[in-house]
Amino acid sequence: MQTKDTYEFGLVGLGVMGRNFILNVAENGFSALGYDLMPEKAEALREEGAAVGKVAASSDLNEFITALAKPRKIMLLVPAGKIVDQVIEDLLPKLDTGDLIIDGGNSHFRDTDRREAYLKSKGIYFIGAGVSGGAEGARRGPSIMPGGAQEVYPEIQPIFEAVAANYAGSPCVAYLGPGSAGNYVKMVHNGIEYGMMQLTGECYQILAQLGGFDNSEIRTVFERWNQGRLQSFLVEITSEIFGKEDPMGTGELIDKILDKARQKGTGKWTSQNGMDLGIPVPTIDISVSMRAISAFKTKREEAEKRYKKPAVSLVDKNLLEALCEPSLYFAFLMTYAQGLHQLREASNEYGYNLNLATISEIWRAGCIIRAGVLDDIASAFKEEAALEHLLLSGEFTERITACIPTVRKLVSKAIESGIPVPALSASLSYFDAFTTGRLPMNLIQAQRDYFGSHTYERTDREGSFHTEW
Ligand SMILES: NC(=O)C1=CN([C@@H]2O[C@H](COP(=O)(O)OP(=O)(O)OC[C@H]3O[C@@H](n4cnc5c(N)ncnc54)[C@H](OP(=O)(O)O)[C@@H]3O)[C@@H](O)[C@H]2O)C=CC1
Ligand SMILES: O=C(CO)[C@H](O)[C@H](O)COP(=O)(O)O
Repeated sequence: MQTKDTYEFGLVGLGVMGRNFILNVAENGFSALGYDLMPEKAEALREEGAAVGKVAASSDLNEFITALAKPRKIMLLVPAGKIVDQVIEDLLPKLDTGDLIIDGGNSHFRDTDRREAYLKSKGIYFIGAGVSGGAEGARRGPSIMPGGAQEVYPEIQPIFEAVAANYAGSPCVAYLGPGSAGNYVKMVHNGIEYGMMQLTGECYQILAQLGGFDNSEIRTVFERWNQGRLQSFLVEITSEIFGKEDPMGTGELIDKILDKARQKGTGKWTSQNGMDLGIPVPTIDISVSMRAISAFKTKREEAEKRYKKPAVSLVDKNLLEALCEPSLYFAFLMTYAQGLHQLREASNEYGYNLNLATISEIWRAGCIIRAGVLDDIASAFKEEAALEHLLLSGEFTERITACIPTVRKLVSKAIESGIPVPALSASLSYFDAFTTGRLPMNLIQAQRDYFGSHTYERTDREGSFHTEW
C-alpha cells in the first residue's frame, strides 16, 4: 500500500459483499481503500484490485484511517449486530468531526437509530444504506437503499450512483429518508424476498408432484416464465438452479441439497415489525414459519410415516403450467402489496417520509426482488401518490381479477392432494380478506365483550357498548 496516497472511499469488511463492492467503486474511477482484520483478505483485494482501478487494502487500522481523504467516508460491510458496534468503537477514537460512517449491512433499524444518535453526539455522520444484489450485484451493480444524515448524502451520492445498477438510465439508488429509513426499507425488501422464494418453492413442489415434471422440465418452465410477466431475478436463477449438475456426483445438484432453509433474521424482523405496526404481511409471515418448519427434518420424516397423504392424481403438464403461472404472478403481487403497505405505515409511524414510487423504482434492477412488474408498480404509485394499497390501484384491479379463478383452482387442487402451499394460500386468503367488506370480526368482538367486558362498537350508532350476555 502506498501510504502517502489518499483515498476517497474506505471500506471495512472485505468479505463477500465488501470485496465486491470496493472493486466496483474502484472500477468506477474512485480511489478506494479496504480494511479487514485478516491480512490475507487485504492481500487478496490488493491482488484482485490491481487490474481494476486505484484500490488498496490494509489490515492495520491506523494505516487505513490515515490514508483516507478528509472528511472520511467509511462504509462498513461486516456482519450485522455486535460486530458493527465493535467496528464503530474501533474507528471512533481515530476519526475527526464531520467524518461519515455508512453501514451497508443488514442491520436492524432500531440499531441504526441508536447508532445514528450516538455518533451524532460524537460529531460523526451516519448513513444506514441497505445493499441488495448479493456478491454479483455488489460487484456489477447493486440496488442501494440509503437513509440517515441527508446533509452529507451529497458526499457519497456520486459514488453510489456510479456503482449502483442502472434501470433505463436511472441508477438504482436514492436517498430514502431520515434515521433508519434505508435499513428499514432493506429489511422489508428481504421480507418480500422470503415470500417470493417460498412461492417459487411451492410452485416447484406442485410441478414435480402434481405434474410429474422432472428437473429439466422445471428448468424449462421457469425459463419460459422468465420471458413473460414473471420476469424476475428469482425466477431466472431458479431456472438456472434446475439445470445445474451435481459437481460431486451424478444427477442434478438440486436433488442433493438438504431441505432445511436457514435464515439470518431480516424476514423475521419484517414479520415482527408488521405485527407491531398492525400491518398484515401473511405471505411473509408464513415464509418465515416455513423456514422454521423445514428445520424439523427428522420430526417431519417421522410424522410423514404416521399420516397417510391423499392419493395424487396427476394433472396434465400443460394445464398445470397454465395454472401455476397466473398463481405465481398473483402471489408475487400480493407479496409486494404487503411489503409496500408495511412501508407506507412505517413511513407514518417513524417519520421516514418514504416515497413508494421511488422505492419500487430502485428495486427494478440490481436487487434480489427485481422483477419486470416493479416498473408497473412504480408507475401506479407515481400516478397516485396517495395510493394506500396496491389492491386499490386501477392499474392492477383487472390483472388481479383475471388471475383469481386460476389461483383458486390451483390452491384447491394442491390442498386436496396434500401438497403444502401455505404462501400461495396465504396470498389468496389475504386477497379474499382484504376484498371482503364484512368479516366475521363482529363475532370476535361479541366474544371479547362476553368474557372480558371489552365492549364493542355498533354498526347503527356511535359509541362503545357492553352487554350482559
Ligand atoms: N452475502 C450477501 O448476499 C449479502 C449480505 N448483506 C449484508 O452485508 C453484510 C456483510 O455480509 P457478507 O459480506 O456476506 O459477510 P462476510 O462474513 O462474507 O464478510 C464480513 C467481513 O467482515 C470482516 N470482519 C468481521 N469483523 C470485523 C472487524 N471487527 N473489523 C474488520 N472486518 C471485520 C470479516 O472477517 P472474518 O471473516 O475474518 O470474520 C469478513 O471479511 C451483512 O450485514 C450481511 O447481512 C447484504 C446483502 C447481501
Ligand atoms: O440481504 C440479503 C439478500 O438481499 C442476504 O443474502 C441475506 O443473507 C438473505 O437473508 P437470509 O440469509 O435470511 O436468507
